[in-house]
Amino acid sequence: MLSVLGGTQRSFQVVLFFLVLVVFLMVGFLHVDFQLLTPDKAQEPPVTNLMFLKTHKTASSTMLNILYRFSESHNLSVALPRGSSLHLGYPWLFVTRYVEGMKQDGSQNHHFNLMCNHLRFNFPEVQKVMPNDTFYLSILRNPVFQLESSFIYFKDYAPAFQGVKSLDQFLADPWKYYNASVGLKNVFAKNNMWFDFGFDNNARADVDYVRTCLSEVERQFHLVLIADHFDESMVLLRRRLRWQLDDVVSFKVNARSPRTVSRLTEESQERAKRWCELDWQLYQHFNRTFWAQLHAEVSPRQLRKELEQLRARRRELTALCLQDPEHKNNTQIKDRNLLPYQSGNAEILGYNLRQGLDNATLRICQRMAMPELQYMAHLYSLQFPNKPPKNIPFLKT
Ligand SMILES: Nc1ncnc2c1ncn2[C@@H]1O[C@H](COP(=O)(O)OS(=O)(=O)O)[C@@H](OP(=O)(O)O)[C@H]1O
Repeated sequence: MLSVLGGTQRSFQVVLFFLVLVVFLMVGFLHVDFQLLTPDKAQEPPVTNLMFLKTHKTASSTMLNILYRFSESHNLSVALPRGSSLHLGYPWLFVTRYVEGMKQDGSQNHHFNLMCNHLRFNFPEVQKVMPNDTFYLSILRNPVFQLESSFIYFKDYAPAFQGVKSLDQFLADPWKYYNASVGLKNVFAKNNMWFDFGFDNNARADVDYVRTCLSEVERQFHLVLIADHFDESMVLLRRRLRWQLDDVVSFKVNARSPRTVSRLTEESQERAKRWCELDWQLYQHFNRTFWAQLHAEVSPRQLRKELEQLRARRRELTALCLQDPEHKNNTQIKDRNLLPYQSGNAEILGYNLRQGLDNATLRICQRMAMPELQYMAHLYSLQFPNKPPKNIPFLKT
């Protein structure tokens, strides 16, 4: 009798062992996402306290549009530029008095959930404005393309770019045109992303210095996205913030017409990496950590699925909202509220909405296509109805 019972027990153990083995093999084979098997994380509320360091020429206006829409749909309060200002003190290091609603002594009249306009990062001052549990986020772009975009956009503004015909020409002999001591207008011409993070864009790229700065960014920021992989960035962001799909679906804003994009020679691309060595190191480091985090968070199969969902929803909203999926230039855009600001030699594009949209759809579509300055002015008037509205000079004429 005992030996029969022992045999049954052994058989049961063997069956159990094989069952467990089959489950593990299936999980591995089908790339089942472990995150989906752990419901706790998904059940936590979405992140609503968020600081986005808006770096330049890095798809940051598209990110801003996402954040502004989230703030409206969740009734959140944004730390906006004070008075008539259009940014938070850039290129000066951020201090709290640049924010509307902060008192001179650094205390607040308001509670803020989001901060996302251009500023030069200064962690202790930002912390005075934002709650303790704030999620710190930023975005980087391959410095070669970031510099090319910056060159065209800030062509008339940065002294280093004014007297030169092309970026190829500039990169062939940058010190001929670039003078670090002419003031902060030249920050767009060298290591601009490094500068935005609060560091010295003219510093030498010594190993120890770079390592110290990168560790500082690692400590201060929960996530750094990569503009060159924008959709993958949205997949990771949505998961980290526990947001809905529609919260991270966007139309590309602040893009240039293809005729104002110039293709750099191979040689110039290499020169750009050397000229912006600090940005190059910053980008390489966070590009690596971005992919490591994404792969740790989501299986390849699940990533493909979520990318397809994101793109399908964008196609749906494009068909619903836009007269034509193609971007439009300034002369083609009919609604002045959707006209993007133009700068330098860049032709910045925007959208026309479809006619006859019902009110609720129109509201959604307008916000998705609204350029940064108009959206900021809109939020400012909502948050500070008793203050004079923001004046956007180029919309006056
Ligand atoms: N979704 C998405 N994916 C990839 N790239 C995108 C996206 N949205 C905007 N962009 C590109 O970002 C450039 C504009 O960057 P910013 O909005 O940060 O510029 S600004 O500093 O606020 O003026 C600008 O780059 P260039 O066209 O090369 O100038 C945009 O085309």
